[in-house]
Parts: sequence; structure tokens; C-alpha cells
Amino acid sequence: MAIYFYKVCEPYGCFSNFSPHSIDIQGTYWSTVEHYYQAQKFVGSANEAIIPIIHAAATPEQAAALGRDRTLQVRSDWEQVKTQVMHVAVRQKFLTYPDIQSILIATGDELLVENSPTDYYWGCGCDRTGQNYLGKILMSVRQEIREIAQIGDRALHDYQ
Ligand SMILES: Nc1c(N[C@@H]2O[C@H](COP(=O)(O)O)[C@@H](O)[C@H]2O)[nH]c(=O)[nH]c1=O
Repeated sequence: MAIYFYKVCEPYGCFSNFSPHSIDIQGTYWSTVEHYYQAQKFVGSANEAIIPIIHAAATPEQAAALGRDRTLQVRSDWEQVKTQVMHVAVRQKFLTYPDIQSILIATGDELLVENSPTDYYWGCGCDRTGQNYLGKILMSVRQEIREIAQIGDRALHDYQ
């Protein structure tokens, strides 16, 4: 059975980018994955001054609202890099917090779907035809973590 998630307060809310898990990316702490993701839109752009403002946003909702401000121009390569930016941030989140890492691993091979009614890129949209890239990233991170654990198990076995 597929697992649908979206709001932080709902089941599997820790899979949302708005969940209250800070991440360290190259020595900078970001309050949530959403803060980091929205700020990366402006790296190297004419609107780089917005980055510290997004970084300091009190909530992920505020960070998202700032990053979605259509009067600001995003970096020219954003469409090419945004999926990789998200992947790096989501991977870091699940490598940092063992409790939510366990929740992710416990989903086994289930399909994970961001049940956003409006987002057809990161989520499935209101008619479930969306591309679900956030769900795909979570499933990929789940596999990466399993492989890291297998390498650890093998090394321990060889050592003993
Ligand atoms: N979880 C969640 C949302 N979904 C998130 O919005 C982000 C996409 O932003 P953008 O590329 O600017 O459209 C991405 O992190 C996606 O997972 N949006 C919301 O308004 N509320 C929410 O609770």
C-alpha cells in the first residue's frame, strides 16, 4: 500500500520538508529542508540578498513564501539543479536523525507519495498524476541508507 504524506501534523509528517529538523549543509545550519531548498533558488542570482532573510525565516511557511516571491528572479540553472539540491538536503536530514531514519526504513519497499493537492512536480497533485519527485527522492534516500547499513554490517562481520 502506498504511503501518502503531506502535512507535518499528519501521519508520516516527518517526510515533509516542513518538518522541524534542522540540517547542516557545509557548515551552515538550516532550520528545515524547506529553508535550505528555498534559499538555494537565489545562489548566484541578482537577488542573493534574500538568502540570509530566508535563512532567518521563523517558519518553513515563511521561508517558502519568500522563495516563491515571483518578483524575485531565481538562478538561471534552477530547473536543472533543483532536484539534486532537494536530494542533498533530504539525505542530510535522514542521515542526521535516527528516529525519522527508522520511520523511513520501516516503510520497506512501499511507494512514498507527497500528497500535495497543488504541486505536480514534488507531489502527486490533486488527481494523483503528478511526478512525485519528493517521494522519489525519499525512496532513493531509503535505498542509500540501506546500502550504507549493509556496508557497515559487512565490515563488522569481516572484523569479527
Ligand atoms: N509540504 C508542504 C509543501 N510542499 C513543499 O513545497 C516545496 C516546493 O516549493 P516550490 O518549488 O517553491 O513550489 C517542496 O519542498 C514541497 O515538498 N508546500 C506547502 O505549501 N505546504 C506544505 O506543507
